[in-house]
Amino acid sequence: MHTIDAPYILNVENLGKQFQLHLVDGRIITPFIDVTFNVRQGSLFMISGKSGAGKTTILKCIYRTYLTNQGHIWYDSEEFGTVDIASADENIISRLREQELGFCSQFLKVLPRVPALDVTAEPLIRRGVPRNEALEEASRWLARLQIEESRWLASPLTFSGGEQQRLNLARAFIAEPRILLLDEPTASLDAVSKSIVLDMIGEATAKGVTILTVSHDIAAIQDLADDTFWLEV
Ligand SMILES: Nc1ncnc2c1ncn2[C@@H]1O[C@H](COP(=O)(O)OP(=O)(O)OP(=O)(O)O)[C@@H](O)[C@H]1O
Repeated sequence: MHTIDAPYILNVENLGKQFQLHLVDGRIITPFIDVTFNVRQGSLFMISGKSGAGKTTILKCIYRTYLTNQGHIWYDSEEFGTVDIASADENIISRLREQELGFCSQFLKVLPRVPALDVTAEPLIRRGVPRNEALEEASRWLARLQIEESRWLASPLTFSGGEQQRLNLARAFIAEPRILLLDEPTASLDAVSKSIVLDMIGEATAKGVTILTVSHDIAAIQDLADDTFWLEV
């Protein structure tokens, strides 16, 4: 509970999201409406709720993978001051993703034939870190997450589910974003990997990184979490 006096960095206000199923019958699905919560800088903020309640959708709205239908996502950006992610210009969103916002999915999405080491280093290279330095840092994260060195030059598309998840985590943490969105960070991990990831989460928040996470592994995450938001169906 080290963040009790920290300022709010994210204010989600009356957020609502609908999906229209164009390929089915055009029907509208409304996972949630009027979601409001505030997140303190440097905290671990957990979003819980039943399967299908819209937890991942909230993370994707904050990363602006999805546009929202209602409400605001006020973010206190280092570069731009207060920004409403729900309505900000695409250029601002691209810049925030490059410099301040990170998203770690449960699923791997990479180009074929790019080695794991390069995939991991890419967020740093995009930010202008020299390639050699970025690759060195990437090798440190892959080693920490116990990805065998013999696999570093292979495409992560050949990795097992757990290896892919660890690579996603390496790629997310290497960038040290101000806000890190973690979707089920421990879902396919064994006990050793899980404890490494929980340590990484604790270290990042201690350095001031704000982490929002969705997890069904309530026992593991809730002990560390500063706040939990329960999304009702
Ligand atoms: N791109 C999409 N198009 C249509 N419906 C979607 C889309 N993404 C999510 N949904 C629907 O929105 C609802 C919420 O999905 P979401 O993945 O956010 O739930 P969740 O709470 O994270 O679930 P789980 O705990 O099972 O991962 C679900 O009914 C889902 O089918």
